[in-house]
Amino acid sequence: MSTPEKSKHASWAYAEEHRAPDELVERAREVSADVGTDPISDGTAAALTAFSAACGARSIVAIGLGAGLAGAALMRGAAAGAVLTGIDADADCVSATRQLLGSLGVTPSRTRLITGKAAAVLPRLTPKGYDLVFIDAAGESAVEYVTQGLRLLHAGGTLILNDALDTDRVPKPAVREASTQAMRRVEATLRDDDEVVTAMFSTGTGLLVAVKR
Ligand SMILES: C[S@@+](CC[C@H](N)C(=O)[O-])C[C@H]1O[C@@H](n2cnc3c(N)ncnc32)[C@H](O)[C@@H]1O
Repeated sequence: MSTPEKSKHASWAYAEEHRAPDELVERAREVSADVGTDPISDGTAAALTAFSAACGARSIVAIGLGAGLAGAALMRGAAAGAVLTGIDADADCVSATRQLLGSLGVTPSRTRLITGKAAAVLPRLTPKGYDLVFIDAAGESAVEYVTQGLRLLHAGGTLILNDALDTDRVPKPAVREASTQAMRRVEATLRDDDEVVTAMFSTGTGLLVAVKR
């Protein structure tokens, strides 16, 4: 008989494979290896498409593009004519994302892809100008990016922080890595903030979702 831990892991793995095989996702994985970034999981991609559709997102910010899988997943669920503002410090990632979005049929007029460090770019974006902010470059900077992300959202907007469980380290009290501590701080801060409604999902390596009241 399987242990509860094994059953739980099997359920997580089953949920990750919920979506049918997808050519775009496969291509994004190959390009991710080429540009040297870790792509989001299949379950995370599916969740992003569903969240984007649920909020009828028309204006989206994605921080940390990699090969563009999250951007593509968000745009798949977004409202017709939605615009994606994407930020990545690496020009190769910006270029890979542009190509992936192009193959999805997202025209250049619907993207604003910026090569630069998030800390420098985020303060220049319009406050309360966006429906959805996705963060996937946080690490130790999680608190700063989440603060900026909430500034960019209008009331009712959705913030999604990827890797919110810091590759399964957040639940282990003995782990005191800077990135793990940062994710714990963000979770506690958002949970205690009356201005947002939050939920933590174990999808992928953890998705922390906060909806601004
Ligand atoms: C884990 S990858 C993102 C994966 C991607 N979201 C996807 O859909 O598969 C992290 C990305 O963040 C970018 N990055 C790291 N530090 C950054 C920073 N300070 N500002 C902007 N981008 C950064 C990296 O270049 C990399 O492309």
